Amino acid sequence: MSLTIEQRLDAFKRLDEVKLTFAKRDWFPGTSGNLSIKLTDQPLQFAVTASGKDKTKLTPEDYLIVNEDAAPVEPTSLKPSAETLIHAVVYKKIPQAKACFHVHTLGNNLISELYFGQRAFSIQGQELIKGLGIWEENASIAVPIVENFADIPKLAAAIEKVITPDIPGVLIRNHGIYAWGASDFEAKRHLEAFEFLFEYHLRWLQLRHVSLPAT
Ligand SMILES: CSC[C@@H](O)[C@@H](O)C(=O)COP(=O)(O)O
Ligand SMILES: [Zn+2]
Repeated sequence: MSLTIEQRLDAFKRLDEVKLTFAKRDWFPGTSGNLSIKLTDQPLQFAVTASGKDKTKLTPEDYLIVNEDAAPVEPTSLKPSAETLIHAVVYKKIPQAKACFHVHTLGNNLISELYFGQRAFSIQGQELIKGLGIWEENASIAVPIVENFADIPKLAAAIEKVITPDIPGVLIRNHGIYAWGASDFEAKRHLEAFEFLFEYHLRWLQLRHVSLPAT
C-alpha cells in the first residue's frame, strides 16, 4: 500500500514535536532512544527514527519508513533504528498501538535493575496511574521487565512474550523503556506517567527513613 506524501509529512512532523519535547527533558542521552508512528496495517508500515542520530536535533534526514521486518520500504541512505524490530513487535502484538516511544532515563534504568528479580515493577495507589488510562480505585499496575540482549531479535522475542494491552509499556533491564498508545498523544502521556511513577518511587525509597516532625 503506497503512502501519500501528506501521510509521511504528517508523521514526521508529529515525531519532530515529541522528539523536541523529550529532548528538552534530556531523555536522549548519547543518541539513545527511538520513536515511531504507525502508518498502515496490512502491510505494517511505520515511520521510525534513523539509527545513531542525535535525537536532540532536527534535520531533514531523521526518519524513514519501514515494514514489519524493519526494512526500509523506500530507497534511502538512512539506517533504521537498531531497535526497529521491537517497534514492529509492539505493533503486531498490540493492534491498538499507533505510536511507540523508547527512552533511556536514569529513573527507568534504576527501576529496571532494582526490580528485575521480580521481572516486574509494581506500584499501587498513585494518581498518575490514571495517566495510563487505568481509572480503578486504588489501582495497582505491574510493568514487565525483560533482560537486556545486544541481539535485537532475541530482545524483541523476549518483549513479545511479556507485553499485553493492559499495560502500555515494558522495561528492559539497565537499558530503558518502550511505551506505546493509540496515538502519539497517548503514547507520550503513557511514557510521562511511567517516568513520573519511577521517579516518585525512587524518591520515596530515598526519603522513607527520614524522621518527620511529630504532627
Ligand atoms: C547509543 S546507546 C543506545 C542504543 O544502543 C539503543 O539502545 C538506542 O536506544 C538507540 O539506538 P538507535 O539505533 O539510534 O535507535
Ligand atoms: Zn535503547
